[in-house]
Amino acid sequence: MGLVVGLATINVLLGVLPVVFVVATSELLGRVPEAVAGGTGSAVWRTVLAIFAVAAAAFVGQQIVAPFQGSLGELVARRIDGQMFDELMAAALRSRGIAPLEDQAALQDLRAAVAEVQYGFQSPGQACAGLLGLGARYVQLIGYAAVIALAFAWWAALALVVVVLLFRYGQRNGIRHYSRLRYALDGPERRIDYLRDLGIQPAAGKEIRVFGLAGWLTSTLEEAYRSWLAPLWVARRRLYLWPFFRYAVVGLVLTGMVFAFTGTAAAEQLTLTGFALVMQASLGALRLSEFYPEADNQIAVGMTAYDAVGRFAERVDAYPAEVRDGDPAQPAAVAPAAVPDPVATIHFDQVSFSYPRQDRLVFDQLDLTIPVGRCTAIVGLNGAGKTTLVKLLARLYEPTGGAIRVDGVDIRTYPVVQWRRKLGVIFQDFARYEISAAVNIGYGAIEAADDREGIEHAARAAGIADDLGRLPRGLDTPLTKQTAGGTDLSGGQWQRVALARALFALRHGSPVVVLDEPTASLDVRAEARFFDEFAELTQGATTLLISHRFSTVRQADHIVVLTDGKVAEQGSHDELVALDGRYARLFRLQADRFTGTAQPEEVAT
Ligand SMILES: Nc1ncnc2c1ncn2[C@@H]1O[C@H](COP(=O)(O)OP(=O)(O)OP(=O)(O)O)[C@@H](O)[C@H]1O
Repeated sequence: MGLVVGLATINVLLGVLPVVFVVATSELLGRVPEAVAGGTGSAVWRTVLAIFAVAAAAFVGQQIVAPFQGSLGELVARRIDGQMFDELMAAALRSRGIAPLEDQAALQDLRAAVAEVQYGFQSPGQACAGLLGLGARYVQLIGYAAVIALAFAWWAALALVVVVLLFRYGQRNGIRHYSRLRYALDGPERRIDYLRDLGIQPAAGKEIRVFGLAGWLTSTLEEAYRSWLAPLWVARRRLYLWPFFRYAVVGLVLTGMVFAFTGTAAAEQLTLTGFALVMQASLGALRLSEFYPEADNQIAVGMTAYDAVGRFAERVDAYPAEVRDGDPAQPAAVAPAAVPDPVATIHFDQVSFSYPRQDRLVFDQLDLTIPVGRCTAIVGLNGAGKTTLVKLLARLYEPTGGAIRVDGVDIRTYPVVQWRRKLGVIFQDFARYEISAAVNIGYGAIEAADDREGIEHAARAAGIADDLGRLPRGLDTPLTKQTAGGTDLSGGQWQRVALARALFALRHGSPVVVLDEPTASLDVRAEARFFDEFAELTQGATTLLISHRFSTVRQADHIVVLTDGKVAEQGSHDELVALDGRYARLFRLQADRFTGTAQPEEVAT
């Protein structure tokens, strides 16, 4: 608050001082002939010197104060942007579920807001500093208008203010519309960013070279730029060129009217001081009709970013309360410590689900029982709903119908945070934290992250201990090339680190381990070994393995075939093979692929 008051005071000073300078220099000019006639010792001479001192002080004062406007403005902007960022993070994290972060419209708001707030070019903080900066300009305008009104005519002052404000309206209105258009063109702009990034990414770089895509990339980028810039150019002409012709005409008409009303008589009565005052004040005021570089863009774009943060928070809060907070209607039904470990079953009881704002049901009265203490595999082709099942289990979304029951109790009656502590989930798109390997594993149970022995044990169990041990600082090596001494891992190694994270969670009291496509980056032999080892490591725990490879989950105690959100078949591997249904067919097909004996007609099915 002190900073804002300080900045506001500086802006008022910067508004007043130029007017003082104009008044003082005009007075000075008017008294010079008298002072010259009176000589250096005369009273008029001394008055002139005093006025000169005032003019000099006003001038020097401006030079001294002006830099503070920038630096204090920067401080105010940073403070406000810091708060905005906190608000943004709070909104993003307030959602207990994941829906707002998977909602494209919400993400667009988030992206735009983060870019402005993070880089702080035209951020909400800059907008606030800019708004205070407007104070300096408008105080000046009021000062000049007062001078003209007193020295000449009040309606001349009024006409001048009207003209200046009209041009200012044009400026600000144009910029406001322009910044809204820029925001609306976020899609094309993002496409340009994407295409530009493609050119400098190693993964795409390989394909661009191998497939000879460089020419295509250049022309597509050019085309993308054009389709982004064309509407901007049109808007610029529409917003800036034509309106200003109209404003200029209005300005000329008003000036003509001022002359017509005042006639030459009023002007002839002006003293030298009065003439200097009116001339300087008029020119000073007219200069205020221009674009303000310290305020205009900042206010227009910064306020758009501010609105975007608000809209994102609104979207988060618009999600049904149970998705955000885990059914606050029954929050304390069970004390946190009383959320029991599953004993017999986890039951998807007639669960229906569709993603927010989607009509299609991913699950329509799904009935599925996962036995506790055993390994269950959920297999299904791409899009069958496997990952969605895990999201529902982790309560990142809530079912739109039915309930998930653990030993008969609806999990929505548990506090969501406590329920999640029962799970160690590694998603298909698991996080690769750019920190040390040890912390990457320790995140499985953050409260036990200093259990070094447990971390080492999990790394060994996940088969990654040797690889990590060979890194420059072993488990403490940062897993990012962005940090000095850091390194990156291969896809398969990362997958094992994620697996170690789940095993660490299991060690620290998460009795249900869920792995979504845990072997996607492993080779066939490593995959087979993984499943053998995993079954041994997790004996007695409830494990849920999600895979679209039918050939890899035969060791699981219980296999569920999910098709279009429904359980098509379930049983042990032998039972399902004996059934000779979908599982058996796809198992044979995929297993044969690895041995190279698949028949063309089989592959086609
Ligand atoms: N955030 C989302 N918003 C809208 N629809 C979604 C979302 N995530 C998934 N879907 C849709 O839900 C259906 C099930 O997707 P899901 O990711 O659960 O399938 P999956 O069996 O895990 O597939 P895969 O093997 O490819 O990972 C798909 O039709 C998918 O397009």
